[in-house]
Amino acid sequence: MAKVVVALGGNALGKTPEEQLELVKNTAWSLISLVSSGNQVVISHGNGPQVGAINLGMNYAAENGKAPAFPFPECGAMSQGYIGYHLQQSLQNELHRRWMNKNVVTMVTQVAVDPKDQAFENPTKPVGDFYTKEQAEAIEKEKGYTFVEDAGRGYRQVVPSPLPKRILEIDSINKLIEAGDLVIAGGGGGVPVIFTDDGLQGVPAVIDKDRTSALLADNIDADKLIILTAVDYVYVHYNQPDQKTLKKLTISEAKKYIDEKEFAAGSMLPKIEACMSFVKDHPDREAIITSLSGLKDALAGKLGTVIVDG
Ligand SMILES: Nc1ncnc2c1ncn2[C@@H]1O[C@H](COP(=O)(O)OP(=O)(O)O)[C@@H](O)[C@H]1O
Ligand SMILES: NC(=O)OP(=O)(O)O
Repeated sequence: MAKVVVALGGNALGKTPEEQLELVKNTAWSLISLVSSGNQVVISHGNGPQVGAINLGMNYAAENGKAPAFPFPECGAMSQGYIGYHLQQSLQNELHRRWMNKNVVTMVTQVAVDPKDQAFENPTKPVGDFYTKEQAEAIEKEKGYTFVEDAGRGYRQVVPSPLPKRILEIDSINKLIEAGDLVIAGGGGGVPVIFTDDGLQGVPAVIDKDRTSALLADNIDADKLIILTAVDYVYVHYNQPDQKTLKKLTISEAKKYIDEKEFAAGSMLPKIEACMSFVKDHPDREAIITSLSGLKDALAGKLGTVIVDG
């Protein structure tokens, strides 16, 4: 029996609750197929668009005196609940449809970060919707937010993205896996927290969920890490006329492409680095990057970029 961590990309989950539910329903079929073929599956997910939308809505309500201000970590926790709810429901429906009996549970997950992480000085994680250059500049002026161009798709607000150091609920996650439950954990990379004299405290940032997923996969000693996003493969010369598909990638090949700046920072680069960290010195491990709709074909070895040690 293989232990598999499947990470669903925030951008690949659509923009509205309706879109998200539809996309998650389709993915539930492949995820439950993975379970029914004897694998232990743990699911994580991103939250960039969702935490941005929640934060925007909460800020708007607060600015108009309609709701109290909600800090960013609380918005992150809400995004875990919102996406976890759709995943739980879709997975439970799919299990029910197949007459399979299994508990599905979302673990609100806190992830410890270093308060001195340089990322707090240099925001890189895109959140929320995409804007034109002009719109982004106007919001930057009005609100003081930072925007960057995101992989040719438009401008997005960026927030600090510190490295995940420790998954605080890992023991409970392991117990649930051992009990045979289908666990959703590390959503949105986990709510980033620091240790203070008064105990744990949330910090305004978004941890990259691919990095947290790699840490989670390592912590539970998974055999496979599957990162599902909006593209079927990783490419070199991405979006260029001479774009080339990468079907298999060793760590040393990946390092060369990173030096050649083939993978965009804030989108594909953290996925590649997460996969590299998971397979490094583990020839028995494998990481795959493919699309949400491509999971079935990727499991059959017909789609996706496979990253291995070497
Ligand atoms: N070299 C590359 N190969 C494939 N996709 C790339 C590459 N560089 C940047 N990208 C972009 O990265 C995106 C995946 O990152 P992102 O949208 O942040 O993921 P997520 O699905 O986790 O939210 C792809 O949809 C694509 O637009
Ligand atoms: N938290 C996070 O990495 O989200 P995305 O997958 O949406 O980028």
